[in-house]
Amino acid sequence: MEKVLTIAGSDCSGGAGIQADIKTITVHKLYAMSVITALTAQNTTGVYGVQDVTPDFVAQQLDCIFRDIKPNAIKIGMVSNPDIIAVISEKLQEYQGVNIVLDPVMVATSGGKLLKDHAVEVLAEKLIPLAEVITPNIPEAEALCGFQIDSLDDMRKAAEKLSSIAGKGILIKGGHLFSSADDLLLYESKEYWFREEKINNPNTHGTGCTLSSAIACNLAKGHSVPDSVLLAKKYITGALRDHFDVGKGRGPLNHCYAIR
Ligand SMILES: Nc1ncnc2c1ncn2[C@@H]1O[C@H](COP(=O)(O)OP(=O)(O)OP(=O)(O)O)[C@@H](O)[C@H]1O
Ligand SMILES: Cc1ncc(COP(=O)(O)O)c(N)n1
Repeated sequence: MEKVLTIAGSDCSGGAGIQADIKTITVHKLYAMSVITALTAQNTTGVYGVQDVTPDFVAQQLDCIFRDIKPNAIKIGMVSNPDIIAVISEKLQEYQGVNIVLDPVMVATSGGKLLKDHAVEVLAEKLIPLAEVITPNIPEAEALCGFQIDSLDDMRKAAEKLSSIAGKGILIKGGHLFSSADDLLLYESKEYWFREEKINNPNTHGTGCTLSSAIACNLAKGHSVPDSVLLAKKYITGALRDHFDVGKGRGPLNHCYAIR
């Protein structure tokens, strides 16, 4: 069985972060491992507290995993601060991590900050170049590119700009901006559009985490990058169509839809 590692923050309410990733990996029938970068106290209504793990302890978790069980793919989510980013970058290079999918998580759906402002540059310098695919949403792509994205053409320009710092693939997710939910992958200088109609569902907590970990699962199974994104897009669209409704705010996805 292929093994997938998620390096991310914990969401105690189970909708995003490590918990969403482990659910996704398990539903893909793969073996899930986790390195926790931060504990968050959050639910569907907001993020009420963040407790970062020390960089040394992040390093210790990575050492334990790589010295024992080598992951076939790695998903990176919330990394919180520059020191944590630096240690993840060092360890992934030391252990030659493969099939890295980086979701540059900055702000939660509910509005809470999950990455320190001054950490964006460090993320761009130390982690983005290591990734097989990065998966920014529109606001994250804007923060990384330094210009506003209002159209499909702007998404294209952003992907091209990011290709100068990214290792390989750039997937810009259109979920935040348009009446449609079109995502653009730029991979090996080729454009791939993944088009879906926007589902009328306010419960999108954890969609980014789920999409990126599903991509990592598909890479671990040996699919190409474009095929991995296509399959992950189908998974997220199915989960959104299920219209699961849990909690008082922006609710999470129902991963069990895929195993009914
Ligand atoms: N209402 C929707 N209908 C269909 N697909 C959607 C909808 N909202 C988001 N998506 C899709 O879900 C995936 C995640 O996109 P989104 O832009 O929401 O990322 P994100 O902001 O990182 O997610 P999160 O809400 O976890 O922060 C993308 O494939 C996007 O197109
Ligand atoms: C620990 C953690 N990681 C990531 C997210 C982003 O997910 P969302 O934007 O759907 O809230 C989150 N809320 N919490």
